[in-house]
Amino acid sequence: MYEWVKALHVISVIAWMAGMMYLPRLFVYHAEAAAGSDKAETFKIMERRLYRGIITPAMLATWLFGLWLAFGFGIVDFSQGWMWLKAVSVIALSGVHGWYGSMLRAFREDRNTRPHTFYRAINEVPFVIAIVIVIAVIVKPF
Ligand code: HEM
Repeated sequence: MYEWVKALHVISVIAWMAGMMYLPRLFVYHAEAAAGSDKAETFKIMERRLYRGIITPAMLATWLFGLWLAFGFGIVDFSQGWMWLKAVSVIALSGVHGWYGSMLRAFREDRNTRPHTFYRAINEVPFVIAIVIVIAVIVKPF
């Protein structure tokens, strides 16, 4: 059972991360499109479907299966440092998720004032956090 929950956890992580890496790309192109144009309205639909249909459900599933792994089987040792590095990192990743949600709302209401270069710059943030998490859980450096 533990292996099945872990497999579902990793599958959810893949969906969450895929969406978290794609959404800022949409913001880059959206920021370049004129507000009110057909292009901008299409980006609004794509962003909403990606966020509501994939990213948020995948995040909830990641948390559900992750907490199930952590507390459901009694085999995780909370005295190990990597566990806490992972905990801080997943909270940060969830914070970025919420931050992206606020950007999505700004675009939806035609309030975005940030240039496309800003969205290019933040594009890699979820990937950097994911690298830290994977090294923490696989290498368990401390
Ligand atoms: C959202 C909250 C999360 C919680 C509560 C959580 C919790 C856990 C727990 C308890 C394990 C089992 C550890 C073990 O068997 O040694 C695990 C495994 C794993 N987690 Fe998470 N996790 C979360 C999010 C994430 C994220 C965001 C990623 C990647 C970006 C991730 C990647 C992994 C991987 C790759 C494994 C398998 C490690 C192995 O088999 O050795 N987790 N997670």
